[in-house]
Amino acid sequence: MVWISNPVSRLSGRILPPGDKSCSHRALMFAALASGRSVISGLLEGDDVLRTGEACRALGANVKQIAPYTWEVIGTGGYSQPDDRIDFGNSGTGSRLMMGAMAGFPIRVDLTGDESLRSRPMARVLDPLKSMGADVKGEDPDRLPLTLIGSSDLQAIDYTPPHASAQVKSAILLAGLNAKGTTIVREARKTRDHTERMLEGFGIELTQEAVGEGQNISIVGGQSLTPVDFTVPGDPSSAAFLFAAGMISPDADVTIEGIMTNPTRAGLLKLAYDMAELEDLERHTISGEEVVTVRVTGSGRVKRAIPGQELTAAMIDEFPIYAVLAAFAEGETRITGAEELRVKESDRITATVNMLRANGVEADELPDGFVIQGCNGKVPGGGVVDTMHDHRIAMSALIMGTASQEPVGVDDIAMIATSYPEFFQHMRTLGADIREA
Ligand SMILES: O=C(O)C1=C[C@@H](OP(=O)(O)O)[C@@H](O)[C@H](O)C1
Ligand SMILES: C=C(OP(=O)(O)O)C(=O)O
Repeated sequence: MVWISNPVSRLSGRILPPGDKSCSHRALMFAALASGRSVISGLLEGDDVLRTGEACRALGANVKQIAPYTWEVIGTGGYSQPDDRIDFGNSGTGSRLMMGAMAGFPIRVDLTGDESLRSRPMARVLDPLKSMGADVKGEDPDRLPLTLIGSSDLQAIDYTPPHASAQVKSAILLAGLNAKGTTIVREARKTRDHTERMLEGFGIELTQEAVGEGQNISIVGGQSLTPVDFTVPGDPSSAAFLFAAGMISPDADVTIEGIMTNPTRAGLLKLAYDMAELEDLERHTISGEEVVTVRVTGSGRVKRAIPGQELTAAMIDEFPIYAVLAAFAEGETRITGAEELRVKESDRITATVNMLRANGVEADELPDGFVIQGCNGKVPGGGVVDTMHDHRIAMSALIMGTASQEPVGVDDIAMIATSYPEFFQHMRTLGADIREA
């Protein structure tokens, strides 16, 4: 079913983006590991997170919604044998982190996901878990479906992940919680640090030592989590679609409230201040994270700004919408060092380049990035984008259509509900014209 985003002359309004997806997953998982009652407010109620909630329920926790966006979790202090196979849907974060968390319990769990998740690499998490003492059975040791066999006799590990991946780091730290000895993860470049921050919030002691642009994290096994009440800060990855829409609009007055500014996440927001008219209105703290309210005004002129390698991890999920901004800017944008984009919900290098090409923008793939020729405000549009069932490609294309010369279509919108179920409502509030063709 094709959906079309028609160009509009003005976008205005004030939006509170949904709760952060990474924090929402972790809040449920950690609360389920604690003994007792946690209340999570501002939870993202996207499909990815709801599946993590179902997985926690299957593993023995009592998980229920007690008000809109507010969930109660009664954890049992560990995970117990589920009756059925656990299906993580589209979610890399849910599946990979839960594998790590499950590995330290004597349970045997069949795991699967949707077609996209079944095509994503899992050995990056399973190999270190196996060397800690977990076992894995399956046709392909690098792909779901598979069976994870946990152990109450896990051994700590000292591990340097070969990829910049918060999911790998987190899975090992969560396994380390139930391993004998001190688990150390050495990151060459620091990735999003929600696991570290939130584990501390749940009463876990860990140490973080900065090493160059990276860090070493150590966690002593055998610690227990304490239940907490946690409010999820606003998702900078969802907010990026809103501020990008304001940045390319010919007449914008868009305010986005409560965007988490955690430096391991705010790569695109940091660049955006150099690319367009963004003004900070207010800052406060939610659950230990600073959040900012940002107002975007202007007439759609986007200046080119190229992220250094130090920002790659901090905007890894924002490259598709960043590519849209680069298409509206002037001159060439060349991105390298972002090979992880190839193993997301789609191959986001191919999907992003195809999205732009289908709409008259000159773009080329690189093995680890892309090159885009900016259109100086005049993106032709007029194409239908193959979203490759990727939520972030679908939202990026629809945002592009709000300010291109001709409408932009997408072949599918269903996946948007995995991370941002309120996207259409929020875009309509701002004045976008997105409809079924
Ligand atoms: O830990 C997390 O919450 C996430 C880590 C990132 O994945 P990688 O660890 O594969 O880079 C990111 O792309 C994903 O959306 C969420
Ligand atoms: C990569 C993403 O998520 P995940 O890895 O959790 O599927 C994303 O939301 O862009």
